[in-house]
Amino acid sequence: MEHFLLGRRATGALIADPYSAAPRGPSRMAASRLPILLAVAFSSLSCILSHSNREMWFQDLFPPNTCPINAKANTFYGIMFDAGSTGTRIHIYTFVQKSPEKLIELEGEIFESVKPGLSAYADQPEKGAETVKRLLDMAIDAVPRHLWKKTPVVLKATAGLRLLSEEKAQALLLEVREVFEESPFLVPEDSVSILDGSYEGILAWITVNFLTGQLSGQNQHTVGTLDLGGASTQITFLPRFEETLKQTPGDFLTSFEMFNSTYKLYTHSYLGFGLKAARLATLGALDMEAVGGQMFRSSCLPKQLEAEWHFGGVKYQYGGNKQGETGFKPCYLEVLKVIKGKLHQPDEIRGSSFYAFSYYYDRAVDTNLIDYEEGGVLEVRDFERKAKEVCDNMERYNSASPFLCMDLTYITALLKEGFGFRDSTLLQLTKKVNNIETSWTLGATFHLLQSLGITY
Ligand SMILES: Nc1ccn([C@@H]2O[C@H](COP(=O)(O)OP(=O)(O)O)[C@@H](O)[C@H]2O)c(=O)n1
Ligand SMILES: [Ca+2]
Repeated sequence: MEHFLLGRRATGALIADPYSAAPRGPSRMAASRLPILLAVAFSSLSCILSHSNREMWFQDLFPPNTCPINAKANTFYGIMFDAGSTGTRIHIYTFVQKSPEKLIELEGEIFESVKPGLSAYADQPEKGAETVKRLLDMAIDAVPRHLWKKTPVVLKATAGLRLLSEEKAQALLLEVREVFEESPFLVPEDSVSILDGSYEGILAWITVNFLTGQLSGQNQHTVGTLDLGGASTQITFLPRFEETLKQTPGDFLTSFEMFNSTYKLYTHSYLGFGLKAARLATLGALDMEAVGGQMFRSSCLPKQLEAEWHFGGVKYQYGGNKQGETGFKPCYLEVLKVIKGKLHQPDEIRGSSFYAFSYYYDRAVDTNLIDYEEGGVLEVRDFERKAKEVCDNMERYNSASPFLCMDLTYITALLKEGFGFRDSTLLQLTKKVNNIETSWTLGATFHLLQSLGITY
């Protein structure tokens, strides 16, 4: 079991000023003033993390003598790249600390993304790094010149790079590091790396539970989080029953202390179980070496379909079951083969509710289960209902992605047969909480800034 300490008592409640909704699309800019107590908690958090006696990936970033206590009016920036399997994103955060007794405020975030992700450039690392450079150029405009040298830039890659060979992944990271070194920004040690799957889950859980105010005060009702990326999926929650702890494999548990409480968190990242990786697994094409002009067919695809799909730098030919069966039933059986018996099923999650984001959110939006801006609450059975509707009427959905049936069926099977949720389990579909993305990137940025002593 992993163990680390995560902070100390923070007072007050979470306050968030509303700001205008970000426009839909790959490029969004959110400018807001958002005083957040969670920042204070994170301030303590990084200090205490650095005192953990376990060697962590961020250990070197958090000198124990940089705990920010006394501050004067100050504006500062942090640049965090999320190199995901389907895209690379830059988050440029602006923070202000007006006076020592005032809370750190998150002033705004500039967000931009490019597709495909870095892993698509596995054989052209320089070209991959160029995509990062183009995004970083935005930061040159966004950050005032006199603050360039004080503004740290960090990139963390997730499942796309985890799936590449060590050699190819390192070549990409090296090229990105060179781009950073040539930039005018502060490049901390270990600024370009692969984020461990467990921390991806933990950081997202921390972000959501801080933002929803669940980690301070007496009545704590923390929420579990479900992240469905392109190549991996994470489940993270705080077990309430001793029995769950006993039944859980040790490497699924991380222990930490916060606000005078000790939490033992259940977290796991399943590599190869992201939505896009699952498509390949369902098609029988996940083993990239096996691809060679082969046509992969599935009952989850429109009968007459024949097309090409590029993922992770590899081209796949895929199509429908021209002669054979199509529809929800055969599709569900196909998808089950990918999932059955592969995931750990903690009993206690069956009755609880979870926050779900990324592809859970996107597919729920695509099928009008929720509104893009508002999100919403669904039951697991809503995904199954939609999967049946789409798979059994594929001709009606021919303007949507040809994978819509497969994706919805996979989500249904992942939730029910994978994690073992009930049909009635509630899912809070959320892209933002208090106008902040439910992503690991903000948490990672707080860690970074405070570890470097950029906040006081
Ligand atoms: N800032 C971000 C980044 C990704 N995502 C979502 O994350 C999913 C793609 O996951 P990903 O490319 O990060 O893949 P992994 O590397 O996490 O497996 C899509 O549903 C994106 O819409 C998001 O909602 N907000
Ligand atoms: Ca992700």
